Amino acid sequence: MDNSLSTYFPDLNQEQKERFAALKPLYEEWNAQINVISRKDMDHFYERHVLHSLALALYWKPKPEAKAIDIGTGGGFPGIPLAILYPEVNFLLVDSIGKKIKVVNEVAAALGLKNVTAIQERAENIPGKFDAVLTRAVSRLNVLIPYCINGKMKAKTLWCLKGGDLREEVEEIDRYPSVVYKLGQKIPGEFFETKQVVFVQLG
Ligand SMILES: C[S@@+](CC[C@H](N)C(=O)[O-])C[C@H]1O[C@@H](n2cnc3c(N)ncnc32)[C@H](O)[C@@H]1O
Repeated sequence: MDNSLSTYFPDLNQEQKERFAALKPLYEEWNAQINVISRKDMDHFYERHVLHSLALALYWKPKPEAKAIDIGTGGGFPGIPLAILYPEVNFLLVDSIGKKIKVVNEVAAALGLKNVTAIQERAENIPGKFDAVLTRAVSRLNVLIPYCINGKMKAKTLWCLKGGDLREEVEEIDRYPSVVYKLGQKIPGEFFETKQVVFVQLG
């Protein structure tokens, strides 16, 4: 396992360490068949995918048994690393592309992650109540928020990993009076500097 994981998350137990260590070879194996991670990113797998995903956990501290949904999970990010970190939280990982979901299901099964369900579906068609919606690199806030509150889904909070200048995006969501935009600052630390977490309290 990449040493930087232990630096940022020193309390990982043995099972978590083993699962994180197993991730890279699993993705290398699956990526050779179905491309879910760019080949050049594979050289920086732990920094660019695992640690970036876990940046959400610097802020999102779910209760055990909480229900979370990762919209547009692609190959399983941020959902898979967060499901390893929070084994008592239930994760539904959703993507509209079936072959990506196949990789997610295979990786979750190989790791023995009982708290992960992955399905091919569009976010706007998912029913149910969720404590947290999680996303990395999916859509603008004014696209994501209606998925969470206007459709079949009812979610309490939205947590997005985003890059770039967020000011325009945040202005766009002012028209949702029940939305409270909380933060979008850069995350301190060697591996987290290029990503920002946006937290939206819904409803
Ligand atoms: C840029 S990729 C990011 C994948 C992953 N979150 C990551 O960070 O590696 C965006 C993903 O969102 C999915 N997506 C976009 N809109 C979606 C929607 N409305 N419902 C489900 N999946 C969606 C796409 O299929 C794609 O896999």
